[in-house]
Parts: sequence; C-alpha cells; structure tokens
Amino acid sequence: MSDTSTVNTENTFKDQEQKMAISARNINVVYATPTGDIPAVRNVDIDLPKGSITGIIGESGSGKSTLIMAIMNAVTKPGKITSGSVLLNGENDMLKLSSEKQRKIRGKEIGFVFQAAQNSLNPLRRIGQQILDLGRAHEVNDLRKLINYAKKLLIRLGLDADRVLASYQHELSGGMRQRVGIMFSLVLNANIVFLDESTTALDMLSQASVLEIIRELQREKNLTIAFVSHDIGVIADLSERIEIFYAGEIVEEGKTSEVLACPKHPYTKGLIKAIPKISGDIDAAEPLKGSSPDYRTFKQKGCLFYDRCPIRTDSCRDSRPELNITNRDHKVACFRVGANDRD
Ligand SMILES: Nc1ncnc2c1ncn2[C@@H]1O[C@H](COP(=O)(O)OP(=O)(O)OP(=O)(O)O)[C@@H](O)[C@H]1O
Repeated sequence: MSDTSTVNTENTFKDQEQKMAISARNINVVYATPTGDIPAVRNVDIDLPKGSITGIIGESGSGKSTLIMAIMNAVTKPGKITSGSVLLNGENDMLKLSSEKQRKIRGKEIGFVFQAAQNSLNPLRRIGQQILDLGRAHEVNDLRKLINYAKKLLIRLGLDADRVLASYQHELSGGMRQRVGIMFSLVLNANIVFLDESTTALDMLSQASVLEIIRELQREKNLTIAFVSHDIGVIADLSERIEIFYAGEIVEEGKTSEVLACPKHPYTKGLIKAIPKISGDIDAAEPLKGSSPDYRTFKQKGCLFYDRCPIRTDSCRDSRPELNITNRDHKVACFRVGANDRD
C-alpha cells in the first residue's frame, strides 16, 4: 500500500469515528462466580452514530446491561472488563481515562438510567435534594436553574414536579420512579443517553407517551440514545438502528426498518415470530423454543445458537460465525446466510 493510500484509509477511519458518539471495540466482560467464570459479553464491536437512537434487544441474561455498563466503564465486581476500547466522540477512550474524568463524563456527557433505577435513588433524601447533590458533584454553578430544568422535564414526563421534588423514593410508584430516572439522565444536558429497560414498569399507554417524549427530546437536542429492551415492538417504534444480542454476542445489526423487514439470523426471525399480534390470529405468535446456552458448561466451539437453530447443519458446530456484512451496514453472524440471502 502506498503512503497516500495509508493516509487516506486512516482519514476515513478518523472521519467515521468523528460521526460516532460511541465507538466500542472488542469488548469482553467476565463475571467471576463460585461455579466458574461467566463470559457475559464477548468480542463486541458497537457504534452509536451521533444524533441517533439505537435499540439493543435480546433475551434476559444475554448481556445487554453488562455491555452498557462496560461502555461507561461502570462494571462492578464480580464483573471485570477484560479487553476493549470505547471512544467517546472519536477521542477519549473511556476504558483508559482516570476514574475522576470518567465520573465527570458519566452524568454530564453520558446520562443513564439503569434497569435498577427504581432502587438506585437514595431512599434517605428527597428527589429535589438528590438533584442538588448531583449538581454539586458536577460543579454546576446555577443550582436554581438546574432545579427549574428538572421541574420542566418532570412536567414534560407527565408528573407533578413540585410533589416529586418533595418526595422520597418510597412515596413514588414504580412508573413514577422510572420517569424520575429519565429526568436524572437528562438534567445535566448529557448528549449521550443510555436507557436500560426504562419504560418496563409503565403500563402500555404511559409507556407510549414516555417513548414519545424521549423521541421529542432526542430530536430537539440531537441526543444519541442507546435503548435497551427485550420488547422488540418498543425498539421497532423508537430506534433507527438495532443490535440483536444473543448469549453475549451481537448476531445481527443494521437499520431497524431493514433488519425487521428482512431479518437474516434465525434468532432474529424467531424474536419477530414470537411477537403477539394485536389483530389477526393471536395463535400465530410462536414463542422461541429452548433457552440460551449456559456459558459455564458451553464448550462447543461452534455457533452459540446451534441447539435452537431450525436451519443448522453439522458444520455449524465446528466454528463460530462472525458478524459479516450482507448489505451495506446490515450485518449478520450466521453461516447459513449465503449468497442468496444477500440483497
Ligand atoms: N453481578 C453478577 N454476578 C454474576 N453474574 C452476573 C452478574 N450480573 C450479570 N451476570 C450474568 O451475566 C450475564 C449477562 O447479564 P445481563 O444482566 O447483562 O443480561 P441482560 O441481557 O441485561 O439481561 P436482562 O434483560 O434480564 O437484564 C447473565 O448470565 C447474568 O446472569
């Protein structure tokens, strides 16, 4: 390769990184347990394009939350990130920054609502006091303005702001706590937001309205959002890009409309078939059979979906398929997605 082409390739990589709010590579996370290590996230590459909503979907235990924690370098014991890099806006590697710098980034540049948000509020402090604590921890000068912004967000999220600010966590319902969690993720004006199962405690109507508000805020502020869910309907509704997670790995990714209209991986097809239809034949929904492999006993070097796969062949047991491009940025990890499946 000539010097010029090397420089051009490097520039292309740089350009791509600039367009990514998050660019994570080769993320591996292990949980040490008395019965053996659980490699919960393995060799994951993921990009979150600036100003877009990416949906991350997969069955319970597939590693979605662990991946988000890893991107924020917030994995706690017994978990450990064993490899990877996470570039923020093409620059700082979250996995290499000092813990003080990371703490400042979490909250101010990256907002988050973890699945455990319902329990992560401080039970001994009123919500208003906790907003002030957050502001002080992030050296916000105008705390009055911060409280006013929190109120605005709470009202937008359909809550009685004054009442919420004066409340303790136990005085709020599960759904209210989730909305409060969303307010906390946005109140410092972060431009990257991770929402992990943030609407699951809400009934369907409230969920729809909160999703609409998230979408509105995303457009207004050009936020980059990663939305974790096990509900493919929610992801279809909200996200432009989709990442299908299975047993700690991404098995399919691309534009949501394209992946859902033309799924390639048998797991994605199974997820779609399992959605109950509101109209038509309710029995047409087929739950996915079987369960994810147990990482501790899973010795097979082949495809992780082998045991559940309706289109497997013997050779699928021999090696693990990698995530390959089928069409533009639609990628799939399956040996059976052959030339005929490529659009
Ligand atoms: N603290 C922990 N100690 C041991 N194992 C853990 C711990 N946290 C997660 N795991 C394991 O890591 C794997 C991935 O878990 P994770 O919570 O990331 O999955 P998930 O896809 O987010 O699931 P869910 O949708 O149920 O939240 C699972 O097998 C889980 O049992």
